[in-house]
Formats: sequence, structure tokens, C-alpha cells
Amino acid sequence: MALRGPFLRLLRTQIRQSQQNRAQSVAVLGAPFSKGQKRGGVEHGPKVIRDAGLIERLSGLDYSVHDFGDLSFQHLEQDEPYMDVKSPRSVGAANKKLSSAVSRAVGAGHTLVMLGGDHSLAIGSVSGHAQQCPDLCVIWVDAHADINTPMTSPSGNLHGQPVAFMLKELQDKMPEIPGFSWAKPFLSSRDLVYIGLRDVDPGEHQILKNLGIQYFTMRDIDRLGIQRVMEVTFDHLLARKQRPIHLSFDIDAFDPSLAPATGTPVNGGLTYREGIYLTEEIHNTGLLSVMDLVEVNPILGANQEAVEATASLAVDVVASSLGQTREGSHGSIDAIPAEKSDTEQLCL
Ligand SMILES: NC(=[NH2+])NCCC[C@H](N)C(=O)O
Repeated sequence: MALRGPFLRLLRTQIRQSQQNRAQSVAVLGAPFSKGQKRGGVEHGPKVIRDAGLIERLSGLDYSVHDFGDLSFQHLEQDEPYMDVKSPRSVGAANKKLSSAVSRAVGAGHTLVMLGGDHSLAIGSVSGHAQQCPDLCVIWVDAHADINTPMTSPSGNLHGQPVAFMLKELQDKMPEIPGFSWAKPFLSSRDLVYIGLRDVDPGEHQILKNLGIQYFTMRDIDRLGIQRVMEVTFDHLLARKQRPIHLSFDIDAFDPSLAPATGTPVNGGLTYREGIYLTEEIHNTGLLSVMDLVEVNPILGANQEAVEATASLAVDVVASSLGQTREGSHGSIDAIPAEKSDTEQLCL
């Protein structure tokens, strides 16, 4: 949905004038981290996504691309579970580091792409983004809601719990977990929309309903179509005010036939076009400020082909979130030319 209104037009004109000769800057940051779940391999996500040609693809889109490389995370010898929560100190420390890095990158004016790693990393990514852009909204594309609290989690894995750390409304449901004293909730449940859900735990369902969170399951996408889903998403998040978007994209939102190399695949996911349309629409808002691409696990692909297919899909998702279209060699034949670079100003 295109954004309209005289105010936004004026703001965009001013921004365009001030940035006329400067290509928009995209930064890529890898977070090779896997302790939010039990399966090894997801820490290689940043490498396989880069190997699939991410940087070249983004450079071809007329951005000035800054690859910040990978963060390095400390290995903690002593990290006993707390309640049933696994590796709390490692996950807490990794996210603290990621949060500062994301905050710095956004503060420096980059649109940021964070490559995971498992989805627990969204705690750091979204909170670092929110430090710079307190009025941000979140679009969470995933088979799972990742909103378990330590009490509702069936697995104890923190990659199934990141949203619970963010939401102000869940503050009194969250115990003090070692490693997370730095993490304060910052997001209101009305500023979050889920797309692609199809594996939601009973406790999560309760939370979604109690808080009245806007979500679209795969069944909703079947019924409404992805175009309507995106319209309602933008109405919900942007109608009152235009603000920066944080897109947190778990590759397992796609059907496992397209993205087999991931830790918790669930049948009946997004088609290629649904996933790409969704990201094209996000790009067309001109408001994408940070995105996460998580849960690509090359060790879990049945063979090299499966790994390459998953990684190359991840590249397509990032590129299309940043404006690549496939309908013509010089861009979409019908897309409205997207406006770039207004999110940093809107953060202020
Ligand atoms: N980011 C993910 N792949 N999350 C999967 C979570 C699965 C399950 N709901 C759990 O809490 O453990």
C-alpha cells in the first residue's frame, strides 16, 4: 500500500533534497549464534547467506553496501539452565552485544540487515533498533509466534521466546533471567503484527488472544490473500503514524519444500510469491529500517542442493525487502518507484 498524505509527501521531498547525491546506505551484520536452541549449525547462517551472493545482489541495487562482518560471541563455560530456560547467560550476553551494534549502525544512518543465527537474536536486534527509533513497529514473519514466556515454553529454548522479552504487557509474566538484566521491555503489543503462523503453542495462543495481538495465520492468508493481509498489516501499524519498520523474518515462514535447511520446519508455509510479495510491499512503504533474516541452518539440509536453495531464498527475501523486483531486468513493470531513506529521519 502506498503511503499518502501531504505531510508525508513534504517530508519525503525534504529528505530527497537533502540526500540527492548520496546513495542509501545498507549495512549487513552477521550474528553467528545458535544457543537459543539446541541444534548446531544455525551459527553458519551468515556465511552461507553471504556465499549465496547477498552482498553482490545488494550492491547491484544501487546501495552503498557496508558489510560489517560477523560479531563474535564469547563462549561461556558455566551456563546452567534457569528454570527450564537453556543457556540464558550466553543468549543474554550475545543479545546485549547485538543490541549495541544494531543501535550504533542505525544511529549512523544505515538501513541494517542482521543475519542470524537463531531467532533469539531478535531480542538484541529489535531492542537496539528501538534505542534509536522508540516509535518503531515490528512485522514478524514466521511459522511460530516465539512469544513463550519461560513458564509457557514447552522446550526451554529462547528462540521460542524473544517477543516475550520485548512486550511491555508481559513484563509481570517474565521472571528475572540471568544474563538479561540489561533487557527492558520496550514494545506495545499493538505495534506488532505476525504473518505466516501455523505452529503456536497453547500458552502462546492465550497470550496472543489476551493481548489482542494482530496476527495472520497461514489459514488467514489462504482466505484473505497476501495482498489483503499486507493492507490490513499496514493499516494496523501505519495508519495513525508513519514510523520505522523492523522486519523480523524467520526463513521457516516459507514452506519446507522451499526452505528445508532450518531447525523447526512446519508444513504448509508461504509460497515463494507470497513471501516475496510481502517483502516488496514492505519495501514500497519506504519505511524499512532494520530487518533480521534468521534460522538458516546449513547442517540440517539433506544435501548441498537443499542448503543452497534455502540460502538463495534468504538472499531473495533480503534483496526484495530492499527493492529488488523480478518482473523486468530494470525493475518492476508496475511497481511505484520506491522512496528510499526516510526512516532515519522518522526515527527522531
Ligand atoms: N524461532 C523458532 N524457530 N522458534 C521455534 C519455537 C518452537 C516452539 N514454539 C518453542 O517454543 O520451542
